[in-house]
Amino acid sequence: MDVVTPLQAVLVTSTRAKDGLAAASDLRRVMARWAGVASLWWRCPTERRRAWAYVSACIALSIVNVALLLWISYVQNAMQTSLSEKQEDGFWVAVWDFVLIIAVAAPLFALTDYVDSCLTVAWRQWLTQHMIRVYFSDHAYFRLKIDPQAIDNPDQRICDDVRAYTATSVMLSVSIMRKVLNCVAFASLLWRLAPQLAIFLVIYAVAGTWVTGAGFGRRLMRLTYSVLQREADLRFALVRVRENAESIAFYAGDLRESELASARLARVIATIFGKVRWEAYLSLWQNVYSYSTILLPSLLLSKRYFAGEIRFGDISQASFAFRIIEGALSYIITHLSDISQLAAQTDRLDALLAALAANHSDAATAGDGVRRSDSKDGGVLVQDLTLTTPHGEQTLCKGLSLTLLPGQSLLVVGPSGCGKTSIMRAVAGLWSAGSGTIAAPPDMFFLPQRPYMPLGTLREQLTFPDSCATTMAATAAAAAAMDDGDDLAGGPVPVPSSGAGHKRGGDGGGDSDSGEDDDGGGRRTAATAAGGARRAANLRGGSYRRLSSGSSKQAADAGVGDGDGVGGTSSSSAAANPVLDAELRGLLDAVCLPSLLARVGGLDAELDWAHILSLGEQQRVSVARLLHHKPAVAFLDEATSALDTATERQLYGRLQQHCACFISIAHRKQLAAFHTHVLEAVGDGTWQLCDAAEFLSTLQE
Ligand SMILES: Nc1ncnc2c1ncn2[C@@H]1O[C@H](COP(=O)(O)OP(=O)(O)OP(=O)(O)O)[C@@H](O)[C@H]1O
Repeated sequence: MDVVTPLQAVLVTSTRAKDGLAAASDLRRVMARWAGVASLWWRCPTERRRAWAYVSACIALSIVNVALLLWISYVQNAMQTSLSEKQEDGFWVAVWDFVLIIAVAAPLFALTDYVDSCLTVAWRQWLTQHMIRVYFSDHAYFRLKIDPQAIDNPDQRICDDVRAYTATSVMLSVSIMRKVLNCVAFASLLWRLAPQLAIFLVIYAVAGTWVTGAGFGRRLMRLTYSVLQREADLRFALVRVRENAESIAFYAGDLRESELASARLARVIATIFGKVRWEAYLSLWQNVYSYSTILLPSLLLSKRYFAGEIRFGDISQASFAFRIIEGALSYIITHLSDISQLAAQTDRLDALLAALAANHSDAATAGDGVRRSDSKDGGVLVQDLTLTTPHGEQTLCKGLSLTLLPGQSLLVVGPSGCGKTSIMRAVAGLWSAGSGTIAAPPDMFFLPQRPYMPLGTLREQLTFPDSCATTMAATAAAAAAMDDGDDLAGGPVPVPSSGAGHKRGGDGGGDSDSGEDDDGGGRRTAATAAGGARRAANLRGGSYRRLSSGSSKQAADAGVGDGDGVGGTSSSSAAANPVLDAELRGLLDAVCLPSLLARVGGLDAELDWAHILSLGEQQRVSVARLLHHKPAVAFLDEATSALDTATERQLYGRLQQHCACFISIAHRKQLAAFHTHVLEAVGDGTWQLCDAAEFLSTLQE
């Protein structure tokens, strides 16, 4: 539907590369962007203290390091002078001073490296977590995908670029800070010993930096940016092969895919060679620059030494100070590769953050297009909906109005590409280009065309997108209900039908209905209570679809999880929940997968589900998910298209029993028999709503 072809991806990449190059070449802008990305951590209210504590420790250790260097230069002076003037006592004093320096320096340098590493890791952790949070808020990952111009390879930016950005930033900024301190500490010493050396050094370093920046800076930044981007493109091509292995094998597309990967590799290597060539030129220039000054201190001070104005040790101390200051002033020249690497990473992260921020503001101003609100009665109300594709190329529906009350169900039919899924996207809030109003309950559940099988156990496939906290809440509610004497082991149980006309005709499709114990007095079973508890937990997070992004917080609130603040389900905690497991086993029976448990090795089995289950089995697992969540409104987008008619009928029978209100999209028009209404595309963005019985009778004519 919205897949970017490899060719498109290459074209998009190359166009974007030019934009990126132009931006990356502007050093001042890169500096501003670097500061913008870096300051996120330092401005974060909960992290500010930790960030500044690390920075303070780095500054304190740097000052001690510089003091140590200064001390070394004086001891060296004393030792050289004692040797040249044959003063044995002075020599031994200097030796003991050196021993003391080594004793202090060894732990100090180790501590300095340790603090630098801690700063890097802490910063990386926060920035990656921040990126993940923003990436998963307001379906940003989805919006970035449907807009191929938005950004390339966000995953590589979040993982690799953040890691490299924080590591290089700490390395460069700590080094630059130490170099500045070195300059301050040694400048007066050099000025006192050899003022002409100090003046020469400043002029030499400024000229050298200018030549390096103008000759190599921009070019290296561009090449580094291209290398990062092309490497990400290569990895993306290989990941796509892994994800679509079976389809490619069926098409026998091995050659085509390997050609594409090889072509991308060739682009990476060509760019790397270009970079290597320019790094070699840079290295040549750096060597000429550094070695030209190697004799300078001795040459300039020799006259004064032979005249007896200064001692031998003064020459070596001046040389030491000269080298330290020269190293500091020529830092940009000698570290241009690292700086260009950092500039490219900064550019990529800044672009991702900008795209995510744009997505956030789009989401916030979504009220400009189709307006969405919570429905009061738990049904779905669409008023005067005009919907277009995200960039307005097609109008998919014009002035559509319909009302679906709890207890009613709708089948959407029409030719391929007429906009059936798009209407569902609009109800879900994924698309909002157009006008009109949609009111729907927050408690909705969508089964898309292609079932998503997350990483994890079979239990997690069935409860997705439940977070750990939600599962625990459901367990607590179910356990409380069990204390009241309810028995859940019999399988799925119904949601209370909240509207007139809700059908309850069971079909005995493979599971026991013993769990259905609506006792006529409206008393709910334990599992229904569990579903209610899940919904309550979900509603706290906004909706089902918003639940996963809030999972870490909810897990923290519930006092579960691994304590690192990073979300994630816990199969072990879910495994210790016999109530839930009994419900899930019943659900597998209900969706005609009774043998799956034995086949895969139980609910704790963790397999590559998308590959070991057939599409029809995946669709049945998705329907089990829906029955587990018991939403107020369910949406099924060709969610049973891979099933045989008998199984499909059984599943729809289950849906009628357990789901108060559902909307299906299908090409099999006979499914109208399981719905109360039919919405049919009649062409040119016009839709016609009719009674399902009426629709079926026209079919039979
Ligand atoms: N991200 C997108 N950007 C632009 N156009 C899109 C995008 N996604 C889908 N479309 C277009 O919108 C139209 C409606 O798509 P939609 O997926 O709603 O069709 P559908 O009726 O569900 O089709 P099918 O029955 O084949 O699944 C199609 O012409 C499709 O090409």
